[in-house]
Amino acid sequence: MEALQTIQVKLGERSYPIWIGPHLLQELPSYLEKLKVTTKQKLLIVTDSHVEPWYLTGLKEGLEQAGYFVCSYTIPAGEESKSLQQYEQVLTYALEQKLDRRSIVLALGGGVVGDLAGFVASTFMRGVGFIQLPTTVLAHDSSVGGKVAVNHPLGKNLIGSFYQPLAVIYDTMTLKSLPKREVASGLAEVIKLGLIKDRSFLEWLAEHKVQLLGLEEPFLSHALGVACQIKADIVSKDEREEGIRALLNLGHTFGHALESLGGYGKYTHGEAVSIGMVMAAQTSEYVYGRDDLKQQVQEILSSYGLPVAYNTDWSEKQILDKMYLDKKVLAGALNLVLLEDIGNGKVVPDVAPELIINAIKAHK
Ligand SMILES: NC(=O)c1ccc[n+]([C@@H]2O[C@H](COP(=O)([O-])OP(=O)(O)OC[C@H]3O[C@@H](n4cnc5c(N)ncnc54)[C@H](O)[C@@H]3O)[C@@H](O)[C@H]2O)c1
Ligand SMILES: O=C(O)C(=O)C[C@@H](O)[C@H](O)[C@H](O)COP(=O)(O)O
Ligand SMILES: [Zn+2]
Repeated sequence: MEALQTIQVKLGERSYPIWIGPHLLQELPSYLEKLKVTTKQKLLIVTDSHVEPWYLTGLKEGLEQAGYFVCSYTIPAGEESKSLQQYEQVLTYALEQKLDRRSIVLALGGGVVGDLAGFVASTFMRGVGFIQLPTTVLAHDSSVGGKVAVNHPLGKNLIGSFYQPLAVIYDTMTLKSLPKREVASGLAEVIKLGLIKDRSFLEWLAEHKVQLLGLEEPFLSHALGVACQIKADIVSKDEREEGIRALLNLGHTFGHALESLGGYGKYTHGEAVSIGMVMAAQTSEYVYGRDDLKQQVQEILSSYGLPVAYNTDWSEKQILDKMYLDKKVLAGALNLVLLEDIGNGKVVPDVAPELIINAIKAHK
């Protein structure tokens, strides 16, 4: 099960493969050949200060030996780098290195690098090719689907585009150097997929938490494969979030508000989404007249060591106000992803703010 898995994101002429397996970075030149990237095309690797010491030198050497011109830009690790300032700095570096319209951006890192480098690629000279080289568990989500963005001081992911990569090359060996907190954080988004779409996958996740938190094979590759397949299927049906894709936002309207209020340092993205999913489950109970959803959501997330309540003095109103910056807000109405049942997410229009306030209050 640790062998190479190939999943296809089917988007007509913008279709692309997700390759998942061990040691894929060592074979990057042969994957570039498959993608018809030639040595005439300059490569810009964007990475971060935690990932660089582990993987950059080896990757660069392999590519240079294969005849490529390679330059690299390292951003400071952390969500704060998903900023307009960093975006401009990477663009400046790309111009200084004389990249051109045929150059390729390689995003080597987690979601922060992927979102930032993808946004650079989508706008540099009106768009150049980019390839995702994910190195976090969470990046099963961020590297697939083409949402690329930076944050605005007022809120998360508010400046960006839909821009698909040429491929996702997911070397599972890179996950071995991830801190434990980041492993759990990434698994929050895997759990999300079970909650919105696949109850039996969720049950499998509940049974295998020890193996997954320990990054044990073949469990890890199975989980990443299923997660990438669910994401690819949703994106293939609704690339620009006009319908079903919004389900991938379960917990995010709450979570993004918490990340933003925390100055992008208090909670990781997965942790904020974890708390957000519990609040969404609580809201679901109010909306659907149920009393058994929140407990189930809370149980699986806590069993993975993820937070299920926030522990600051932010008022419910402060959180609610931030939620109104969400991109699902239309004509002033807050549209939320809720759970009609476990494994069955629904987008619910115009949820009453009082219900949301109560759900937030219940998780302080
Ligand atoms: N575009 C999308 O569809 C999408 C989906 C989900 C999340 N996101 C975004 O992704 C971001 C979160 O991604 P993330 O959790 O990967 O965060 P991240 O990129 O900040 O990585 C988490 C931490 O792990 C470090 N790291 C990364 N790979 C490592 C490795 N192999 N070994 C050691 N350390 C490593 C990073 O330096 C960082 O400190 C958020 O900005 C979120 O909004 C985007
Ligand atoms: O791919 C999607 O669609 C998602 O919503 C995946 C989310 O996990 C991810 O965090 C995404 O970046 C959120 O997007 P946004 O549109 O709410 O900014
Ligand atoms: Zn997310």
